[in-house]
Amino acid sequence: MSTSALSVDPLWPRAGDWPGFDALPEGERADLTLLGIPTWRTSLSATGAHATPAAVRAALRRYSEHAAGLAVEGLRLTDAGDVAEPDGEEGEARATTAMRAAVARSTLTVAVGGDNALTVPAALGAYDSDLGTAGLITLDAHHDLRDGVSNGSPVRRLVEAGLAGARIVQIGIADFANSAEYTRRAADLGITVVTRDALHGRPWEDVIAEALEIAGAAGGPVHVDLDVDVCDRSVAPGCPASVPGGLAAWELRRVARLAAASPLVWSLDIAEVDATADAADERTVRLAALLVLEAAAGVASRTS
Ligand SMILES: N=CN[C@@H](CCC(=O)O)C(=O)O
Repeated sequence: MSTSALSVDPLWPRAGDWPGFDALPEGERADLTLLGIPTWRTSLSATGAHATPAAVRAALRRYSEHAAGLAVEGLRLTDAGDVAEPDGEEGEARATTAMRAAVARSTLTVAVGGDNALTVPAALGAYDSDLGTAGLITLDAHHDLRDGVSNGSPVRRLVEAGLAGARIVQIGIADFANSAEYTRRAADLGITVVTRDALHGRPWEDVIAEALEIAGAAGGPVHVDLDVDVCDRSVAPGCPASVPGGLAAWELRRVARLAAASPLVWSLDIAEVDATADAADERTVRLAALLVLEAAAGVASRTS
């Protein structure tokens, strides 16, 4: 069933189709702004991730904004559209500017990729002049410390831009998906690594609280990179590098809500979903849409 064939029930309003960020009245703020940053050109695996922001917007229509005990329906949610051609130097500069503008007038900005290269402009735009005190939390099977410019290098590029390794936390790093050299690089940079195996049996509340303490230690803004390939391949078949044995969908949803509940977190990105390679039931894109809604629930919980 295509999303255009969804039933209409005035008592069950659907999520998505949010007013444009540009239409925000002067002097007013959004609670959450969605910004598409459809990077794809430097991906190590062939990807159609540039099709994902549109697919996520369509998938949002499958869901409501109702979450038990939280006033998500009362939030001001806006859509800043997509950054055109965000790859390359000029594209990244445009994406950084768009992100900066959204973050300046939103409690939380959610950048929807795109491959993981989007994390560079998304974080830099969010940090703006606070790079020296900023922090980063990644939910990712990979270190993303590779050389060069690709979806495998955003963390190294942010460190080279001035982000302190001591305020980076990488959660969900998977065995057999990284190399000894990049693991060493993470240690040398002072990055806190929480491997996939170390997560077993730990409550997510504790994991995220600890990560926020480290990433937010200097009082600057914390950007959260949700690379959906941290999830199990069965729930994220649309991510080229997801592996069997990854997180459950509910776990990444929990993380999105917990992270967005913290006032330290100004921005979040959703990366690596290739809408053109998803399962027929669109489960990866649907998960990405639910991550946007979980982030909204987190924002709602800041005041509930
Ligand atoms: N964030 C993803 N990083 C992966 C990308 C792999 C791929 O596209 O195949 C990595 O560096 O291995």
